[in-house]
Amino acid sequence: ADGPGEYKPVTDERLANPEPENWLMTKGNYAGWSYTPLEQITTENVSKLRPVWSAATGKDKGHEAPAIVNGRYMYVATPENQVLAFDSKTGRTLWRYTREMPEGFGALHMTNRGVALWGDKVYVASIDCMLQALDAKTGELVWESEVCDWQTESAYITSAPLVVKGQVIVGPSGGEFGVRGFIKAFDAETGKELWTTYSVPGPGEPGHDTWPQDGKWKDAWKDGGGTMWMPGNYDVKNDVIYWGVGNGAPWPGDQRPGDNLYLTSVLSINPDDGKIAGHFQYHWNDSWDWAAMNAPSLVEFEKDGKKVSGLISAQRNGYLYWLDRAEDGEITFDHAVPYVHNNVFEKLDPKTGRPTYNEEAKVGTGKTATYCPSLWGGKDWFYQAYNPKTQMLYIPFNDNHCMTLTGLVQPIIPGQWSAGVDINKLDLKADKDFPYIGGVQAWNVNDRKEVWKETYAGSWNFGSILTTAGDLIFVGGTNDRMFRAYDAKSGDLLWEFPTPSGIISPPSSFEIDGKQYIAVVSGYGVDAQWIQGKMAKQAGWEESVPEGGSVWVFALPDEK
Ligand SMILES: O=C(O)c1cc(C(=O)O)c2c(n1)C(=O)C(=O)c1cc(C(=O)O)[nH]c1-2
Ligand SMILES: [Ca+2]
Repeated sequence: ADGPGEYKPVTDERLANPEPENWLMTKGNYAGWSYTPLEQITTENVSKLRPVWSAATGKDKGHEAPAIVNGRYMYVATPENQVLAFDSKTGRTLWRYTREMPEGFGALHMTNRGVALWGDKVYVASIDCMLQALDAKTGELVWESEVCDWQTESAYITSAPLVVKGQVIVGPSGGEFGVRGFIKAFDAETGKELWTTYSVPGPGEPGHDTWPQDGKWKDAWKDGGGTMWMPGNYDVKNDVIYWGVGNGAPWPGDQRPGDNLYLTSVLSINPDDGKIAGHFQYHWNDSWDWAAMNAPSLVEFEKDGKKVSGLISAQRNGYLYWLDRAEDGEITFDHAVPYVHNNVFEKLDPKTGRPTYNEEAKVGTGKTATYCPSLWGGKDWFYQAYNPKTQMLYIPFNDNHCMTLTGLVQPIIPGQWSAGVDINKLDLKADKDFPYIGGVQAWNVNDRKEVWKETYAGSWNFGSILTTAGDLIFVGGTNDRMFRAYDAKSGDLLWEFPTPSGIISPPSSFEIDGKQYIAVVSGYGVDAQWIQGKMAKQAGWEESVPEGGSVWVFALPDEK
C-alpha cells in the first residue's frame, strides 16, 4: 500500500538548510522567517486553492501549533497534551500520543505551540512542565524530563521547543504568577539536562544591580517574571541563539524598582553552555505586561547603503525595531518606529533606544493608569513573517485599543494569580468609533516604510503569517473563521476559506510528489477568545467564536 514509508532522520545540516519541501520547525527556518521557498501556488492561481484533506483533533480550546512536516510525516500538537501524526499526503492518522493531565492541574493559557524534530524523534513539552521525546514513526515515549514543577513553581509550558546542535531547548510560562523566567537545554538522545539560563540575573551576575532591594519586595528579582515562553531563533553562521524575555512580575513596576534586566529584552545566548552573550532591553521597568517573548527575525537589511546583519521585531509595546547583531552576539539599537498607537513612550533615545515615559500612563500600586496599546499589545505572541524576495516584513497587528489598570499588592501563593492587578478588572477599551482593530502591515525592511496595510473592522487579528516565494501571505486570526491569502506585494485579498473555528495556529507549507500544500489548524481559544468576550460587551460582537480543533490541508486542483 502507499504508506508514508521510511522516516528521514532530522540532522543539524537539515535544520540549518531546510529543504523547501518540508516544514521542519515552527517558523520554517532558524532565522524565524515563516517563509517557504515553494512557488507553485502564486498570485495568479491561488484563487483555485481548495481543501485536500482535513481531520478533527478532538479538542476544544486554542490550537496554536503549526503542522510540522518531514516528508510524509506530519505532526500537530494540540491543547491537553496531545500529539497527532498524519500521513501528510493522504491525511490518514498514523498515531496519537496523549499524556494524561495531572489531577488538579490548571494554567492560564491552555495551549501548546508545537513540536520540534531531531534524529528519529519528535519533541513536545506538556503543559504540566515535562519535556517528552517520542519515536517519530510510532509515537512511543522514548524519554521524558522535568523542566519545571507546576505544583510548587506555578509554571507551565506552552512553548514549542527549539533544537540546536542536538540539544532540545525550552522554557516555561508563568509571568502572571511570579515565575523567574528561564530556558533549559536537554540532550536530544538521552533527555539529560545540560544547562539552565535564567532571564533575571542572580546575585553577582551582570545586571543584578538593576534590581535594587528598596521596593515593596526585598528580593524582587526572585519572583520578577521574565518568562521565556516562545521559541527562540538561531544564527547558524555565528553559532548564537536569540531568545525573547517576557513581562515583569508583578505588573506594577514600582514594586520592583530599577531597570530590571533582562525583562522585556532579547538575549543572545551561546548554545554550548547557555551563557548570555548580549542583550537589548526594549523598555525598562515594564509595567504594562508588554512581554518581549518573541525572538526577532534574523534579517539582512540596508543601512547607509550597505547590507548589514540585523534583527527585526514588531514588539508588543507597539514599536517596530531594527537592531544590529554582531558575530559575538552583541546586540545594538539601530532604529525603531511605532506601528500602532502608543501613549506611554514620549521619545526614544536615538542612540540607545531607551524610552522616556509619560508617567501618567505607567501602572503603579494604588495608581490607576490608562495605556495604549492594551496589554495584548500591537502584536501578541503570533509570528511575523519575512519574505526575502519582497524584502518585506509582514506584521499581524492590533491597534485602537487601550487598557485601564490599578496596581495592587498581591502576595505570591502557588497556583494563584499574583500579577498585582485584579484579574476581573482587566479593563480593555477599544477606542470610541474605532475604524478597525486587527490587520496586517507590510514594511520594507530597507527603507523602513510601511508599504501596505489591511484592516479588519470587526475583529482582532490573532493570526501568525506565512509568506511564500509565490509572492503570497497566508493568515487567519479573525473571528469570522476565515483563512486568507493576500498578494504579498500589494496586499490585495486573493482567496479566503471559512474553517470550522477561528485560526490562531501558524500556517505552514510543504511539497510531496511535486505538489505544494498549505496546512493550517483551525481552533479558536485562549486570549483571542477572552478578548472576543470583552468586545461582545462593548462593541456588540458575538460572545464567542465556536471552538473545536481541525487540521486543514490545501492544494491546487490537478491539471486536467
Ligand atoms: O507571562 C507569561 O508567562 C505568559 C505566558 C503566555 C502563554 O504561555 O501562553 C501568555 C502570556 N504570558 C501573555 O501575556 C499573553 O498575552 C498570552 C496570550 C496567549 C495566547 O495563547 O493567546 N498566551 C499568553
Ligand atoms: Ca504575560
